[in-house]
Amino acid sequence: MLLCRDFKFDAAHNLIHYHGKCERLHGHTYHLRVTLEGAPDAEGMICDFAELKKIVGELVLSKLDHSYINDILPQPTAEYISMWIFRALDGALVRENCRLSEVCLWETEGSFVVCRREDVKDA
Ligand SMILES: Nc1nc2c(c(=O)[nH]1)N=C([C@H](O)[C@H](O)COP(=O)(O)OP(=O)(O)OP(=O)(O)O)CN2
Ligand SMILES: [Zn+2]
Repeated sequence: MLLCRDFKFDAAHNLIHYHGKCERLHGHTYHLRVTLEGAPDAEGMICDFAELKKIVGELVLSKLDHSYINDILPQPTAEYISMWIFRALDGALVRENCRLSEVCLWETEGSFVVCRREDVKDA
């Protein structure tokens, strides 16, 4: 079974080696979906939604929200940002009954990436 929770954060970035408007400094309201895979525990939960919110807040949103993402990632494409988020969350979401499955990141309303374990070599 899959369990998902959605989040939003605002951040600025500019793409390097990119010949188009996105080489200039600009911002997005990113939409993030964190998905866990597992089975309900004795209390009937894959993971408490409140606990997931706390972990994502501490490990991801506190660093990315209202940031200049190039300070963290030199080439902050949606692909690289989603890989960074997967790595940041993976260790904190290991449970007997579940683990991180995927990170989806929308940069604009219709443009998004999906990062899975196989996309992140050292996860
Ligand atoms: N594969 C990727 N392509 C692009 C990325 C990315 O992260 N991965 N990022 C950008 C830009 O940062 C930004 O997302 C702008 O993209 P664009 O599609 O041009 O934005 P809009 O949808 O707002 O375009 P309009 O045509 O102005 O509506 C670019 N590509
Ligand atoms: Zn952009």
